[in-house]
Amino acid sequence: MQVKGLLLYSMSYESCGVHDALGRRILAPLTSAWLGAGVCQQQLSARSGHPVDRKGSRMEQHDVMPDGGLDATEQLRDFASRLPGVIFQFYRGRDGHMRFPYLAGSGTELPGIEPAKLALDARHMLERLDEEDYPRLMTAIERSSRWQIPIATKFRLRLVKGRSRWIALRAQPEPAEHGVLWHGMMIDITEQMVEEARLRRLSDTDALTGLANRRKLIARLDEETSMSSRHGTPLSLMLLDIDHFKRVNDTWGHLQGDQVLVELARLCRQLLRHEDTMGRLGGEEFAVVLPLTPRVRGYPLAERLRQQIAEHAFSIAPGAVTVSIGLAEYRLGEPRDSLIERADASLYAAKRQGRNRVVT
Ligand SMILES: Nc1nc2c(ncn2[C@@H]2O[C@H](COP(=O)(O)OP(=O)(O)OP(=O)(O)O)[C@@H](O)[C@H]2O)c(=O)[nH]1
Repeated sequence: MQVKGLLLYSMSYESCGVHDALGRRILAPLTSAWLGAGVCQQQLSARSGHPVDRKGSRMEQHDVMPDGGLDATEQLRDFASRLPGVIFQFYRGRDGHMRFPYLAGSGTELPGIEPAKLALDARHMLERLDEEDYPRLMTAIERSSRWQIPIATKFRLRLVKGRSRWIALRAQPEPAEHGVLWHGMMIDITEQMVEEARLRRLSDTDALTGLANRRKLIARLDEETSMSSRHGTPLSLMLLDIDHFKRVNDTWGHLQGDQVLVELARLCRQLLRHEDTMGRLGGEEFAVVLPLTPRVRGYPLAERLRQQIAEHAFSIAPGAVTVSIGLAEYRLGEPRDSLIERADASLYAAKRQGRNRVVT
């Protein structure tokens, strides 16, 4: 994959008397944003098609610089081909046909997508978009076309062997003959997206057990209560607390106590469905959000968890670790905190009634 970095371009094109569409639409925004090579141009030469004006007429490659001549054109062509990203024109006709009349930059050498083909038909690239991202990009194009507003979006582009890269796209539309012409740029942001995902995972995860942390769990609960309110679907919340955990720590040591927390998380995850979310609220207290689960179905599940935990040895001894569980079913429209309070009251009741039990 060659779409690499962001096009760096700083142009004094105005001082060079540039007034063409490409200069105004692509180069002007870049001038304020990035510093670069200090090149000035009136029209870019293309390796895969040629820049077009709003009538779709090809722009010729001459009069590049007041004092430049063809050498400057060559320099500019070379410069454009080395850009660590892509600058482009994208055209959509009223009949819906889309194409890239102009593409330049190192990223145009996408394996399997020939720039010359894209100059005739943009579908060669669009059909490589990730399924989730395709409708989003089409909506962005439609909205930009209708309201003449810039496009700022990102999408995943599938490469050979199933690999895909994240691409950020910015483009400015202008009415053109029989359609709309965009002037824009694309840049590979895969590394940045991977790093963002890593940081998001870190901020959502309990470091010891790998479960969702309190923040993530509450966010998940908010999502599910809102889904439940909207669609009238059942939802249950389980609060689970290890009994006499202080004794476990005191008897087998804090490190062994940590190990119990890790093993308990693993054991529960094995017993829960993929759509259930288990989180560690803190200390030895856990919560499980059970979507599409009424209390009558949540109860046997909680009972099974309790039983399996009581039978598990936890590298200590079977029966050394037990849990108390409070279960509550969401009442349509009730605030999230009220659901938590009811589950907590059940948990407290389970503790009071002797521990190692489920109360709803
Ligand atoms: N090993 C370990 N212990 C923890 C951690 N977080 C909290 N604890 C311990 O968990 C214990 C909780 O004690 P209590 O709140 O008295 O509750 P309990 O002993 O479980 O008693 P009940 O909940 O009433 O059954 C304390 O000793 C804490 O030090 C942790 O991350 N690792």
